[in-house]
Amino acid sequence: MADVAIKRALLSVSDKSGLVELGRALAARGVELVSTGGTARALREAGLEVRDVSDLTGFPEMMDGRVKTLHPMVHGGLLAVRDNAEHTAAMEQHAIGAIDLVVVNLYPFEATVAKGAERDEIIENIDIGGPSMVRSAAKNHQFVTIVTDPADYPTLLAELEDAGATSLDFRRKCAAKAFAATAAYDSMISQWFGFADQQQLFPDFLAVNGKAPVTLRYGENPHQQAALYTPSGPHQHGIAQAEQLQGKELSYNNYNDADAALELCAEFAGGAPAVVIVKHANPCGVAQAGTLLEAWNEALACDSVSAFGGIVAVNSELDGATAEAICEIFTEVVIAPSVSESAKAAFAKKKNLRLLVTGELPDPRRGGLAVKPITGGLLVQTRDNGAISEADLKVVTQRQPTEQELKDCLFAWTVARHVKSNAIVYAKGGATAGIGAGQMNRRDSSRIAAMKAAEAAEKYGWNASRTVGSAVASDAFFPFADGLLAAAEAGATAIIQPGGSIRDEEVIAAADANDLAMVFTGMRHFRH
Ligand SMILES: NC(=O)c1ncn([C@@H]2O[C@H](COP(=O)(O)O)[C@@H](O)[C@H]2O)c1NC=O
Repeated sequence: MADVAIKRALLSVSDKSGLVELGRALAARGVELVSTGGTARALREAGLEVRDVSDLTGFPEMMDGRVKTLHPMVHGGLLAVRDNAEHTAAMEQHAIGAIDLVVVNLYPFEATVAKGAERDEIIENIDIGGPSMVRSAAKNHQFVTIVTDPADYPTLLAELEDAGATSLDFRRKCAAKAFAATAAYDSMISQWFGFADQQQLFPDFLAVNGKAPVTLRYGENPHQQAALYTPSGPHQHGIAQAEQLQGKELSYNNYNDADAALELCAEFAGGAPAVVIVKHANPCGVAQAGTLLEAWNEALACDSVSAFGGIVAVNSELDGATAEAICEIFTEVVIAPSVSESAKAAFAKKKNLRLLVTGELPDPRRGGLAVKPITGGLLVQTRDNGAISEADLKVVTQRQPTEQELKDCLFAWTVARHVKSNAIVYAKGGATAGIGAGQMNRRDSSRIAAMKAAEAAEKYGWNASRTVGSAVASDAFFPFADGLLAAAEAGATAIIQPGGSIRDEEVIAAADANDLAMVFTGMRHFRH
């Protein structure tokens, strides 16, 4: 299909940025401008000649603007196949003029929801006529140009400047963008109905939306391509929204690891200073202490080898002393709710280090859906936001845990839910002593965690490994006693686990035989 010259344009935009400049450039090319109420007003105020859409349709805009452009004089002009004799005859018979260019952006539905508007106002901001024109024009892109984004005005004008017409390639790209825009718009509306009316958790059609893609240098590996989309709707508060104060561009893996670090750190929001160090989406050191600096030292001691090149998240304002200490090892990303001036100064020396400020930490108990692609489908589940407290714990051994053991159990449990399964976490005095992640059996996770703790003891010259006298968390039940025995061998004195294995009796007996105190949570936290 040849290039299409633009003789008549229909402009109907809620976001009026760049409108007057565009109108002026089109008018200068002799394009007839047709517009809806507010858009026509803005163009006229700039001294441009505009035809009202009501003049074209023979109907006034009515019902609070619900019906303006929904008319055969508009949609006939947009949808007619120009080289189809029947279509052109119909145009002639009904005096329908062709519309060559549509410039539309939609009612600000998202912004209306975001400002906390009442239901009626939100409903009024569901655009009907706009998306209809967008879809008609995009369907008929062989003849019609559809522009839905003010950012595309310069390209449109450049096309007209170059060829006096738009190219099929440009019209196709615009059509694809237009359908994506209306799909995302409808998806936002559908999600709002879900949130507003507490409808089906798993709707018949899953609407996923995102906008403004940030193209990343590459994906998980250099041969993969990647982008970041930020979805619309409530609860959007996390790594994707964090402000980057310094450092290199974030990579795909940085985003993924930073997210894991932030999610775990958020468990300690409002609590004593906490530091989380993450590598490959698993924590390799977590601690809570009197100051962030102490917490950093404790977290680092858990597995200082893995911490190299790690992602660090803290739960409170990052101070200068902690920043200086973090700078002593190579760190990829640091995430904090806020950063002091002295900390900023310390990081300024590390030009590549990415420093992210999140503001308030996300609520770990928030709801929402988690989506995972599989071959031929999407697995969807509710977020793992389940939580237990001390009151939910059931002591199953002869020995009751001491107060300190209980504290360590709960700390280890908090960390374990953020470790890939099979997860085993040793903790003592508010710090992880050893973390075993992602093994195919629980005994190996238990042994790996103990091995890391033994390495730390050797490196720091401690008399004994920190697993001695520690509490151990297991993200799911011990199917056999072997994992628990490995923990006992490493010197652990308390165990926290969901329970529920058919061999619970055997596991409890092994705990009793080793004088361990064991509590059951009744809740499992697999993480894959
Ligand atoms: N009802 C209609 O026929 C209709 N036609 C266009 N609109 C929208 O009206 C807005 C522009 O209105 P105005 O030009 O009055 O500022 C645009 O966002 C456009 O998408 C409509 N509004 C809602 O459905």
